[in-house]
Amino acid sequence: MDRIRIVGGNPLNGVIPISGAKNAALPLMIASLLTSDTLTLENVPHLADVEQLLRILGNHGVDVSVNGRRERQGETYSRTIHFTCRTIVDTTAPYELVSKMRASFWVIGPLLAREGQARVSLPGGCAIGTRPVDLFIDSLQALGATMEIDGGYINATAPKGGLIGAHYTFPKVSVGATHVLMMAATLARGTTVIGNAAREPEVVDLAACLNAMGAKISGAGTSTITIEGVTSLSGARHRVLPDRIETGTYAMAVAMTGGDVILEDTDISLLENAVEALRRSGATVEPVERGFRVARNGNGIRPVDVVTEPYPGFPTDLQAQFMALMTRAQGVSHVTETIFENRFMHVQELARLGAKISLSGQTARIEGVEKLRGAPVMATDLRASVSLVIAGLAAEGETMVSRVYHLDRGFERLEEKLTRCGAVVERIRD
Ligand SMILES: CC(=O)N[C@H]1[C@@H](OP(=O)(O)OP(=O)(O)OC[C@H]2O[C@@H](n3ccc(=O)[nH]c3=O)[C@H](O)[C@@H]2O)O[C@H](CO)[C@@H](O)[C@@H]1O
Ligand SMILES: C=C(OP(=O)(O)O)C(=O)O
Repeated sequence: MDRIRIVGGNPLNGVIPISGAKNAALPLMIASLLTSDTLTLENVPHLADVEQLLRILGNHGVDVSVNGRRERQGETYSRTIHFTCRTIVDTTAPYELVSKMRASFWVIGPLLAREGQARVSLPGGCAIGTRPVDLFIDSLQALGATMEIDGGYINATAPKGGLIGAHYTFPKVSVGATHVLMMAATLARGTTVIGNAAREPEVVDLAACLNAMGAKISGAGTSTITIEGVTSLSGARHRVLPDRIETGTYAMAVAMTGGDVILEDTDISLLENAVEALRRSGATVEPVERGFRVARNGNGIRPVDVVTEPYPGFPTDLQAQFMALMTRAQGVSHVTETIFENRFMHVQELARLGAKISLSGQTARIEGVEKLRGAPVMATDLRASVSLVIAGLAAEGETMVSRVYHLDRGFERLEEKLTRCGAVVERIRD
């Protein structure tokens, strides 16, 4: 298993190109199941999760062709991929595939809408929480589907003649369930109105792509989404939006180490809440052409309290990274996690580097320390692992991060991007 070795202490200076968003690319790829025409996605990041989803889609009959010419994007390479699903050859998503990546459960929406049936393995929990699927079950039932649990699988069946549009209000905001209901409703008979919908930029991106495919969706980005069902969808070409979590992660790394970096091919408006928290911590964040600049001079890091919330609130996917930043603040800060019940696995690893963090329920109290010291640490999940990288970049001496496969799920060419800005980071292939 690969490890990442970091020797901390260098400020970051230069340009970091931001990749396409993992969390937009995954539902967009799944949308290819809704049409027999070709869906072309540009700016698809090269990540373990994307590769895994390509295998899963292949199992359902999606023919994938990756452009031989890779699209150069600054120093990174994102790909243009064509997806064609002439016919769905298998409506079962087996445990072996779904258990490797939660978002693969989302195929349930398109399979049900296009084929009238799906048998999809329940995904199970993960390191950050239990991650139930009750909202998917309830909302698809609202469109007339029969949903039965059998042997660890959900057997979903649409009524004769297909899904039927309905009004459904989520009792709790869910990004994944909003994606799935929106996809399923595109091919339902009549109009669907989704209340308390997730407002994340990735939902807006999916709606834009579905509309380019001929869907009739309005209101994405607000909490009420209206979908007028159509009889079929066609192919389209769509560019995956920039990864706001990758953007915020590098912005926090710069705020942590000091230095001056341009984050390129991204958009500050995708993460206003996190940018506000960074500014309050003392970092300079300003828009520039094609992205934004983050800088911090010799002045220290100010403590800032944050509470994670659905978009447009502070993202849970940046919670661990922000906590890493706060470990060196000049004072006490609090980070409260309201989305996932167990998203504090990084706390004990940050403590190994000398951080002073205590937990009380869903709130972490972080007492900033003057220095962190390098140590061996273990990645526990995707965002927790990158928080250890951020801390390692500012720690004295060597930090060795093991279980790097978590990092590879969501950060394209991390070592390369950081090294080009002056960091000492290398991958050790074991
Ligand atoms: C691949 C992807 O895009 N993943 C993101 C997506 O995950 P994902 O879509 O899985 O997260 P959700 O928005 O669904 O989860 C929000 C909350 O709703 C709960 N819930 C969800 C579904 C359900 O049926 N019942 C239920 O109770 C979850 O346990 C959680 O407490 O949004 C999360 C919240 O922004 C992000 O952290 C993940 O990075
Ligand atoms: C939690 C994440 O992903 P997933 O929903 O696939 O676990 C994430 O991207 O931070």
